[in-house]
Amino acid sequence: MSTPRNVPLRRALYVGTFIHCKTLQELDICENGVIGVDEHGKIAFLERDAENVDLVTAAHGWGDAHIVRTSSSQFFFPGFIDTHIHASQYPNAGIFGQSTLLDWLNTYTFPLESSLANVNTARVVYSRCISRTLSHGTTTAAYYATNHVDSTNLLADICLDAGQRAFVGRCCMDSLSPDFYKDISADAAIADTKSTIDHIKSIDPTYGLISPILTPRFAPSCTPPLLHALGQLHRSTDLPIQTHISENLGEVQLVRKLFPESTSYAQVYDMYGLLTSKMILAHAIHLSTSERDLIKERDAKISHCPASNSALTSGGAKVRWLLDSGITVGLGTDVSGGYSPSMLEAVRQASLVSRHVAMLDGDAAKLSIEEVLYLGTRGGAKVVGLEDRIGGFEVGKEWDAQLVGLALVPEAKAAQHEGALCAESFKLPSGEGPVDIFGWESWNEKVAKWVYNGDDRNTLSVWVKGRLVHQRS
Ligand SMILES: O=c1[nH]c(=O)c2nc[nH]c2[nH]1
Repeated sequence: MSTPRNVPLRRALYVGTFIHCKTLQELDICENGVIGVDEHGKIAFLERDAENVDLVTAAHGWGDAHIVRTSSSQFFFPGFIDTHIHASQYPNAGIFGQSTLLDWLNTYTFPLESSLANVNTARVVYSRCISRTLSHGTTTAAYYATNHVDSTNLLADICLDAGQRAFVGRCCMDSLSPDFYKDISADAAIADTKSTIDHIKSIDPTYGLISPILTPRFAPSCTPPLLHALGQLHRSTDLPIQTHISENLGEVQLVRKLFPESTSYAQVYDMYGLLTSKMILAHAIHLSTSERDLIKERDAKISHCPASNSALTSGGAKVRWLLDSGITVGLGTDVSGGYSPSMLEAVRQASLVSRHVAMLDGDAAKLSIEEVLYLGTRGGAKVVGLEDRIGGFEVGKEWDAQLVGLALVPEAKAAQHEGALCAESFKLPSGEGPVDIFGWESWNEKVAKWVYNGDDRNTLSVWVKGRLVHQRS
């Protein structure tokens, strides 16, 4: 259930517990809060310790506002920002066998992506992908489509219709790709990319919700003329860019062979004017120190994709090492190298992968719950250049949020007072989600339980720019 786009927004008051990331290390937990969201979907005011909601409503003159309240086991949390997802690969989520990147592309990925030349196929795939990511609390996504203009434009239409904030990229690939799925020339790739930019401009002229994003697939699938032309297009449009970097050792070797004049993979993108503050680099596992420093110097951003990096046995990205250098990092599901469209799963895997990295590099590599949640929200907002608009709950930001509900075990309280309970009362209620709360947990502990055990059953409602875009029935 969601609110259609043509229905004007009403002012709304969100009442109860709000949790968001204050810093990389700290959650801000606000019980008894009230957030007022105006008819443009922006946070107009935020009151802490509001014992009496009526007084708040009266003080702001918001008596007509719609009210949404949390119960004692629920909280509002910022929507997740998926900084790297291939919407076109969604039907393959979970299918990768024993493959690694380069054979995975040929065996699983190119055949599927090429099938989206058919707009009807694309409609089914993209509609389902967007419904599913919204149901997992993804309010913003940086999407790769395919190289087909019509179906890429359709992805933008569907995102706008569903109300999901999105960056939509037509995938550029004029080299080392199969004949059945390849741009015929650099000029054709640029012309088609411009068609998608024009289309998105026509459906969302201010890029208020949907923005085009330049998408060279990765250096091995782009000729120098295409990379050069994309660099020029970036300079003339100032549009963001997304690509892959240093995901797999075979890929790194291939880049060395294809671009012998470059000193590194990162330098290939730099040489063509693509390594800028608007570039999102996915994976970044096998970077040298000088590449890391170059990325930092250019203020390019990194999308860490832990589930995919494990699934395709690509490697363990050294996120602490990246963060310590001052690079901005967000998280990506990387469907379908990543097996799940859930950003909560990406958050969880970022924590677990950091523990594997710590087993090799030392304890400092471990990421805390606060840190992985930061990467999935505020970090992601910075990666996509929207840190002034989304990622946390502050006045002036847009209401991109999810209502998270945990299952409060009713018998836990009763047991303290009444002793033994009959076995009947321990039946699991249906539809409450897998995170059980016994009533003694602090909010930090409840959040940790959600991160390690939660799924989409815990995401009860989702809003983007104030509009309800998903509600669990
Ligand atoms: O994880 C990945 N998914 C892809 O589709 C891709 N293409 C190039 N490199 C890639 N890596």
